[in-house]
Amino acid sequence: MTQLTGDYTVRTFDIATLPEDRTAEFGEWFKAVKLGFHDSVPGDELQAKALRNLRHDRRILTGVYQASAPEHALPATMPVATYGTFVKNLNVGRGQEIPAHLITAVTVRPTHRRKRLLTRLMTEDLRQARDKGLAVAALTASEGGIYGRFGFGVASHERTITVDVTSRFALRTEPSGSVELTDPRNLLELADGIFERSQQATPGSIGRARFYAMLVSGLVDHSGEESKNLRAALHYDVDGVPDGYVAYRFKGWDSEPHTMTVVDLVAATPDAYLGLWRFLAGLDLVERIEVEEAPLHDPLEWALTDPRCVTAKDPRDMLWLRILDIKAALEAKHYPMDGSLIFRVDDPLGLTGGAYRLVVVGGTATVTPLPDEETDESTLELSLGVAELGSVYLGGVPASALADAGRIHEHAPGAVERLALFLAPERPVHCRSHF
Ligand SMILES: CC(=O)SCCNC(=O)CCNC(=O)[C@H](O)C(C)(C)COP(=O)(O)OP(=O)(O)OC[C@H]1O[C@@H](n2cnc3c(N)ncnc32)[C@H](O)[C@@H]1OP(=O)(O)O
Repeated sequence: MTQLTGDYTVRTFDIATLPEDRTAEFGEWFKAVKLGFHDSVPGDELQAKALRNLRHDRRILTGVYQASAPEHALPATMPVATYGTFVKNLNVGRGQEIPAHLITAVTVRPTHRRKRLLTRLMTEDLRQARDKGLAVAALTASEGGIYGRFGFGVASHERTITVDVTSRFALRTEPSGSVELTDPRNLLELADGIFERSQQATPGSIGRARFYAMLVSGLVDHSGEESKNLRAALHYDVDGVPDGYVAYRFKGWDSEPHTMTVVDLVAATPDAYLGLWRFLAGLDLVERIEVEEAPLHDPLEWALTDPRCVTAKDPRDMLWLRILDIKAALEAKHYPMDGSLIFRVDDPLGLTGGAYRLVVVGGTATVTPLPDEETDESTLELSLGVAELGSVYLGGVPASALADAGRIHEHAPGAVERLALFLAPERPVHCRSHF
């Protein structure tokens, strides 16, 4: 994958085609990831489950290895740095989906940190992804200070909510359709299809890793064990077709008030969403529902007669986007209005920066790179960094907030507002897939 030199070698493997006699290599790579995130050492069974899931996602795994390790140190077969990628579709608004380069499992061993291993892996990987024709890269970040330097910007947020489902809870209107309990194992077959329908209606949504189908069917929990106390329900539309599901578990009789935790709730339609909430609120012996990965703009609040049943906490960044090809990324979107904008993007990694003219006719954009001699302060209407473009690309982050923070520079009056109007999504941006 990269030309790391000196004491290190780099091995990249396509996990989907990794021969059985090299699965031990995967095991060492997986242990290194667990080490990096301070998780327990994975046993054989967990490794086998992870291998199956990652094969399904067709992940490309990279490890950085030392030539040798001193006696009693971790063996040289275990990488000192890990890096994983796979490709899933991203909804960029108005039902348009493009393949996104997803980056995950980034770790550097504590004894090897700050030697630029991540920098070298990521710089090379982003360049290769761009050369393969991928217009955007995405990740979810363990810490906020790591990825801005590589041109990633925060593009979506999430929050945790608790919902009071005592007698205060009442919906303003009755959603259509019905809800039935199901064996969670049925979600192994149904979850992906329902998610894909919800993704088509949700700007910012990213296709799901295999892990989610395993999670909601109870085959694994977050520690990799089989889940014994998971329950599930399906929402059926008026024609009897499943169009939403919720997987949930009871927090225990010690929880005060008695609380049910939503593991995953996916709905392809607003009726399915509210129908599943009506079902959850009707669970006997339960006074509160908790959802960890809830949208910032939740229709539930607006559907309740008392919106204060919903208490939100811990709003946080979720999806980080890195534009790899400005022309391809902007031309992939459909636009709510016609017009034009001349802007410059500064890209510290030199992948896609420069000046461009965006012209939208009939909702379709043409983006033309402009030669330097044609662009100066008098012709440019706007300038911004590639991380800032990643933040505003989906329309989930206000361009005016970035301008007020001194991160987008307006050279012609109204240009920031025009950028925001061009990129505005048809519905609130929300990514409910961690990876
Ligand atoms: C997509 C994901 O997988 S998110 C998960 C990321 N991984 C983790 O959080 C696991 C624990 N942390 C680690 O494994 C490592 O510390 C990593 C991967 C975050 C960084 O790896 P390193 O090889 O040490 O990074 P590298 O040496 O290339 O640092 C590059 C720059 O980023 C900075 N940097 C690195 N990590 C951080 C951080 N956590 N916070 C702020 N700045 C950071 C470095 O100071 C350096 O800055 P400089 O260019 O100004 O000198």
